[in-house]
Amino acid sequence: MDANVTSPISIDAQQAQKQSAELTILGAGAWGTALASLVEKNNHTVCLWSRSSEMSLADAVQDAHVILSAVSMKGVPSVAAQLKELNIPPETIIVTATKGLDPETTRTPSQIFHDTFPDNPIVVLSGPNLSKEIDRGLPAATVAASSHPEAAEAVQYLFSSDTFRVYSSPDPLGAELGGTLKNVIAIAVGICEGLDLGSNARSALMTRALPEMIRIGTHLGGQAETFVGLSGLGDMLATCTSVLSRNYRVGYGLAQGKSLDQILEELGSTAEGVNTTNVLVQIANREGIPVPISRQVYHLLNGKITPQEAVEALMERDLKAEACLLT
Ligand SMILES: NC(=O)C1=CN([C@@H]2O[C@H](COP(=O)(O)OP(=O)(O)OC[C@H]3O[C@@H](n4cnc5c(N)ncnc54)[C@H](O)[C@@H]3O)[C@@H](O)[C@H]2O)C=CC1
Ligand SMILES: O=C(CO)COP(=O)(O)O
Repeated sequence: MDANVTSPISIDAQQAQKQSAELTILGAGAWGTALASLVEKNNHTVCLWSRSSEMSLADAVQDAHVILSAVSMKGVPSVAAQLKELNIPPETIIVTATKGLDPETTRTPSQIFHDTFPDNPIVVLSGPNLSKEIDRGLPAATVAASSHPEAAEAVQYLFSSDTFRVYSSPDPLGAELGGTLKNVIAIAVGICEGLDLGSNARSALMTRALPEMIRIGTHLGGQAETFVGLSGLGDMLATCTSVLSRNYRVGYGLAQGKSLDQILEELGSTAEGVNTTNVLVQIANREGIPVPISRQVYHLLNGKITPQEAVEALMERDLKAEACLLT
C-alpha cells in the first residue's frame, strides 16, 4: 500500500499541478514520503507522485528541476521507461534513493537511470536513514553522491537541515551498493539475533560482512573507502541493529521458523534484501566472487537449509588468516 494514503503531508493533486515544483518525488511509500517532509521543511516546493496519484507523471515532472525516484526496485525500470517518454531536459537532476538490484539485468537503479538518461546528472542519495526515525525529526546523516559534483551539491543543499546532515561524495556506485548490499547482511544479523546467538556472534558477523560488501562492491565499480563511510558501514550498523529495519525483521522471522511469505505479508512493505540476495548470488556466481555470508542467506531464503545449518556452514569454513579488508 502507498504510504500517501495515510501520509502526514497530503499534497492535493490539482493544487500541486498548478505549483511550480522544484522537486518531484516519485514513489509515495515510506521513504518517498519521509524525503518529501524533509524538503518541505526547508521551504522548497515538492510534488509527491505515486502510480496511484490522480496527477499524470507528465504533469508531476513538468516543472521539476530535480526528479527523485524513491520507488522500490521492482518499479525502477518501468518508472525510468515512462520518464524517457517525457523529454526530460538534460539539465534536470535525477536522484535515486532506491536500494536494490534489477533481477533482469543485475543493474543498480543509478545504472538504469544513467543508461536511460546519459546526458542528465544522476545523484545517489543513500545512508543510515530509517524512515520512521526521520519522520520523528530525529537527527540523521546521509550521502549525496554523483560524478557531477555540482549536482551532488545541489541535492546536498536541497535536503540539508538541522536534523538531516547531507555529505557529498564523488562515488555514486559505491554509495548505492553500500546501501543495497547491507540489506543482505541485515537479514543475516536478524537471523543471528532471532537465534539468540549472542553479542560475539553478531559482532563477528557484521565485521566479516564488511570485507564481503567491499569485495563485491569494488568488483562492481565502487571505491573501497566509500564502504566504510555512512552509506556503507554506517547504513549496515543502523539496519543491523534496529528492529525498525524490515530486512532485519525478515531474518529474525526466519530464525523463529516463520515462512518468508508469512513474514513479508506481516511486513506489508518493501524488504529489498530478499531480491538483492538472489541477484547478488547470481552476480557472484557469474563473476566468481566469494560471498560466504550472502550465500548462506540465499540458501535460507530459498528454503534449502535451516538457520542452524547456515550458522554451522559459516563456522566450519576452512580456516584462514584475517589478513586485509579485501580478503
Ligand atoms: N523506508 C526506509 O527507511 C528507507 C527505504 N529506502 C529504499 O527506498 C525504496 C522504497 O522503500 P519504501 O518507501 O520504504 O517502500 P514502500 O514499500 O513503503 O513503498 C514502495 C513504493 O514504490 C512504489 N512502486 C512499486 N512498484 C512501482 C511501480 N512499478 N511503479 C511506480 N511505483 C512503484 C509503490 O507504489 C510505493 O510507493 C526501497 O528501495 C528502500 O530500500 C531507502 C532508505 C530508507
Ligand atoms: O535502508 C534503510 C535504512 O537506511 C531501511 O532499511 P529497511 O529497508 O531494512 O527497513
